[in-house]
Amino acid sequence: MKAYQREFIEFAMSKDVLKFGEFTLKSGRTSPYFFNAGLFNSGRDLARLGRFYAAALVDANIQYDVLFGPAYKGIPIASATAVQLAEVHDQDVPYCFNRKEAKDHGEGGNLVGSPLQGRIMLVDDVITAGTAIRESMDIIQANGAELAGVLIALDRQEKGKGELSAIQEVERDYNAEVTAIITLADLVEYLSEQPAMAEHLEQVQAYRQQYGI
Ligand SMILES: O=P(O)(O)OC[C@H]1O[C@H](OP(=O)(O)OP(=O)(O)O)[C@H](O)[C@@H]1O
Ligand SMILES: O=C(O)c1cc(=O)[nH]c(=O)[nH]1
Repeated sequence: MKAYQREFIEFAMSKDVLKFGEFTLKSGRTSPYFFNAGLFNSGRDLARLGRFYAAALVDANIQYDVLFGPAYKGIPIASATAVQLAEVHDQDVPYCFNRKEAKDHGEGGNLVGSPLQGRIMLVDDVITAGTAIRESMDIIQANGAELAGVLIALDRQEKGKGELSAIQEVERDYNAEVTAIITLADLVEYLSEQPAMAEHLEQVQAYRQQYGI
C-alpha cells in the first residue's frame, strides 16, 4: 500500500466515512463495513477529497473529454474533482451530472452541466456489484457518448453478476479501465496492522470469503 492510500483510509475513518457494523447494500448483500462518502461533509473535506481524485486521474493518464458524476454521491465528487484538476493541475475539464428524476420545466431534462459527449470519465464513490455503473452507462450511451474510464474511491473487489468481479465485468462489457484510490485488499492490509481492529478484520475476511473475488 502506498503512503497516499494509507492517508486516504485514515481520512475516511476520521470522518466515519469508513465504518464497521452491519449494513445492507444496494445489491442486498449484508456487509460488515460501509463507505459513506456523504460524510465528507465540509468544504475542507471536499477539497481534500477532490485532491485525491484529481491526483489519481492525472496518474491514470487516460484520455477523456468530460467528467460525469452519477446522482447522488457522484455529484459532489465530480464537482470537487473538477475544481482540484483546475486548481492543482491547471486542467480545465468540463463536468456533468444527472438528476435521478427528469425535470419537466425550465431547462428540463435529466442532465446538468456540460453536454455529455465524447469520451466520458465516470467518477463515483464505490463499486460493489456494478449496478450503479450500468445505470450510468445507459445514460452515457443514450447520449451517444462513450465510456473512457471509471474512477472510484473504494473498489470493494466483489463478484458482479457471475464469477468475475464487478469491475472485470465493467471492463469487459464497456472496454474501459477502472481505477480506484483504494481497494478492499488495501483496507485488509491496513486492518491487519491494527491490533485494536482484529474483530473487524475477522468479519471483513468472512464477508470477503463469501462475496470477494
Ligand atoms: O456497485 P453497486 O452494487 O451498484 O453499489 C454501489 C453503488 O451504490 C451506492 O449508490 P446509490 O444508488 O445507493 O446512490 P446514492 O449515490 O444516491 O447514495 C453507491 O454510491 C454506489 O454508487
Ligand atoms: O454497495 C453499496 O450499496 C454501497 C457500499 C458501500 O460501501 N458504500 C455505499 O455507499 N454503497
